[in-house]
Amino acid sequence: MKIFKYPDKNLWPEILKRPSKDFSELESIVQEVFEQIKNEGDKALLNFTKKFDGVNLQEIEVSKEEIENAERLVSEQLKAAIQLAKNNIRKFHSSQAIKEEEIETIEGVRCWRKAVPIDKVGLYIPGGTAPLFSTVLMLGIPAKIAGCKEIILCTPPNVNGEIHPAILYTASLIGINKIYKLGGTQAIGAMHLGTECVPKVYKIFGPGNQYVTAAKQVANKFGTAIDMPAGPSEVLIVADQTANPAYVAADLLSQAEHGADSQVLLITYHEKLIEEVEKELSKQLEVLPRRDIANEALENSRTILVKDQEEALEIINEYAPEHLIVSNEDENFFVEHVKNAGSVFLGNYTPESAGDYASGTNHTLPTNGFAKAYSGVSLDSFLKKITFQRISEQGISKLGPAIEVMAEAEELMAHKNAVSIRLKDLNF
Ligand SMILES: NC(=O)c1ccc[n+]([C@@H]2O[C@H](COP(=O)([O-])OP(=O)(O)OC[C@H]3O[C@@H](n4cnc5c(N)ncnc54)[C@H](O)[C@@H]3O)[C@@H](O)[C@H]2O)c1
Ligand SMILES: N[C@H](CO)Cc1c[nH]c[nH+]1
Ligand SMILES: [Zn+2]
Repeated sequence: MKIFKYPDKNLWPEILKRPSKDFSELESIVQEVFEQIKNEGDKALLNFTKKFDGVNLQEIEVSKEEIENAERLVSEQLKAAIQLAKNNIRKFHSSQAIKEEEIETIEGVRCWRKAVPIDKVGLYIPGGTAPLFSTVLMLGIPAKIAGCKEIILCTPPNVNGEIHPAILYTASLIGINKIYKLGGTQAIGAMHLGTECVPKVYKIFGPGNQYVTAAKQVANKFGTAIDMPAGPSEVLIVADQTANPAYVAADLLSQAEHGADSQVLLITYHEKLIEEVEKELSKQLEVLPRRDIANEALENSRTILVKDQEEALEIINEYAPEHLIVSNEDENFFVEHVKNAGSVFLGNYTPESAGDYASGTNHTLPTNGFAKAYSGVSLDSFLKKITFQRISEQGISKLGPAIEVMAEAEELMAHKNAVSIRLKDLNF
């Protein structure tokens, strides 16, 4: 990790740059893929799967037999862990169902909102370099709680044209059976446009690499809703003398191993920690199976020595990390003042992996600075809120004159008349 000691504030933008590809380059690749899917449907999906995933698929949709077989291929130990995670994620997301009150804004004018599930949703489960079956829980559980009617799932096949059994098992466990062997841009294009085999959806969810994320952004530009840009994983750790260097290094590596384009940051005002963490990183890296990926990610990563926690906070809010870990004596300072972060992990015994798998919070989170404006996936992501209102005779007599004045001022006389006609009938 590159080390910066007390960098001048005008250097922050350069230091805090993400290692992402140029969006316009990605966008033109995506548009080409989408164009072919629009013209050739499933045929294009098969061609792109051959090109990008190196496999000649016979069928795009996963068969019933494949789903049934998967159950036998997952160990009882893993099934029990998935069940525990499922319970916690369900508990946390169910608690997000809040019924809003009906409000009387003025006498006779009643307004309320009703949450309605999005009928057709598409879930993307990453599988390029690791089979992220935990993402099935993170997206499928809130979709089910919300009551979405049609839930489809896309995930890339391996070179033998298979999907990892844990992905199939988890999907089936939560009642998702429409599964397609599609990854990357072609998966997002299929759910955005619809083909002979893959139904078009109203909203696309899920994390993925830069191709997946750019494809979701392009789909969004052309009319399909998305959860948020949830690209290459990142973590920022703010740590002082109370942090354990071995834990800090382990947490940094946990996100670095996701992909070469991941980025991890350590911010500290305790200079001694830097060397201790560096030592731990080298030690722990040695035994990691994905050390080459993690090593590359560490090249894009930074350690920044700052003067105090106020300066650390400024960097955090500027960077807007996907994950923020606080290993700091005065934890409350960050709890109170953090404005931009996807998900926050407090204390020495709260590894970020807990949120990735099993504590209950959602791991589909905004990256690349999008935490400045977006939240992570929650139950709300799968719902729309419709507003309702009912106005009584008394209500329109009270509200009507103000509407008439405003409509006239906007020079919209038909608007005014829709009120006047009623007020006249009421002899008002
Ligand atoms: N932000 C979040 O909430 C979150 C959560 C989990 C994972 N992630 C991220 O998801 C990503 C998973 O990435 P992955 O690659 O392992 O799996 P992936 O499923 O996202 O992507 C694999 C697909 O990428 C496509 N692809 C690969 N190289 C390509 C190229 N040169 N041109 C066009 N398409 C190409 C292929 O079609 C392949 O199927 C990681 O970056 C990880 O950090 C983010
Ligand atoms: N850390 C990822 C989100 O950036 C989620 C994940 C899934 N499995 C392991 N990790
Ligand atoms: Zn992770």
